[in-house]
Amino acid sequence: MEAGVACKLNCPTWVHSERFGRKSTAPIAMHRHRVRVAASPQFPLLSSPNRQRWASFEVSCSSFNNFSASTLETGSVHVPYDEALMLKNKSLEAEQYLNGHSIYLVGLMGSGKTTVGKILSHVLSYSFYDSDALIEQEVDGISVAEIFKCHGESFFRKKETEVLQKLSSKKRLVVSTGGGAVVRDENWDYMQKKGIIVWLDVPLEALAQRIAAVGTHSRPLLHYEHGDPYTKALKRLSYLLEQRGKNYAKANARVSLEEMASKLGCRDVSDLTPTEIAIEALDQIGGYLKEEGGMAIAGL
Ligand SMILES: Nc1ncnc2c1ncn2[C@@H]1O[C@H](COP(=O)(O)OP(=O)(O)OP(=O)(O)O)[C@@H](O)[C@H]1O
Ligand SMILES: O=C(O)C1=C[C@@H](O)[C@@H](O)[C@H](O)C1
Repeated sequence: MEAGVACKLNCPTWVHSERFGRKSTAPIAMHRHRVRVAASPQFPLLSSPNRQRWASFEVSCSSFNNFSASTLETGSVHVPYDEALMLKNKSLEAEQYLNGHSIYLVGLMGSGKTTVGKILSHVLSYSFYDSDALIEQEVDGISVAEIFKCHGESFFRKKETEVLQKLSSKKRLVVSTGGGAVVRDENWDYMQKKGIIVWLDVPLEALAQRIAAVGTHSRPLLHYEHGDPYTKALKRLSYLLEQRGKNYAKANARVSLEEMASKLGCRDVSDLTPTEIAIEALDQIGGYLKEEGGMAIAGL
């Protein structure tokens, strides 16, 4: 099932669903002054110049059902109106060069693959898949943490590869991959078959903060560490980045939150909204396809 496309003006919350944890108004004031947009039929502007305007849309996470997609989870995303307009304009540009190719988001746990992926799938009218959720579905609905505990990591990795293989025959998907999907060469072959791979590169401290905010319970690789959730996450993520950094760097496009923050004049990467990150992802994908990747992708 395609990600929901209904887009309407709505209440001033910013991202809301069971899995989209953050609610904040801090970054928004800054963006109100930064973003310049044109009106579009999808996001008609309200007339009052003093009120912050919002757009909201429904997003769904798909599951396999005899190889056709069905909905696993739905949620709604609320974004500042200006950002929504900019995102829409960027996606219209992106559609010309994407030509239906899927987008695979890679990055360490907590890097925002699911949050940003759902926004991208909505705006491109692509289907959204979360590979961890698909694995859970295939293993009797038990959680990733339970799969690690009962069957071990290598069983999980095998399932991960099977899921990516299934997805690889499809176009027009946004896939949030597991943090370790980049380690196996065969996974790259599947992701690259009809897709573009985008690395969400988020500083370790920001990742540890995000993970500490929701707890380490659902992330089995963090269970090896001791200490408070922030320390556990920071330690294990530093180790994982050392191990996997070169794999992430093989992605076709990279979205660096540090570079974005410096370009946009933000003091902290936590000021960057998921919508801004989605816009940057579309920009980076465009850059890749227009320059060196265009020829390779045309041959897919
Ligand atoms: N730009 C952002 N700023 C602040 N918090 C964010 C941002 N993007 C995502 N988050 C929060 O970080 C947490 C992790 O996000 P998300 O689940 O999207 O990451 P992920 O890469 O899919 O993680 P995993 O690989 O572990 O499933 C969530 O609580 C989410 O709300
Ligand atoms: O970084 C990793 O290896 C993992 C990340 C999660 O998305 C899950 O895929 C699992 O917890 C392993």
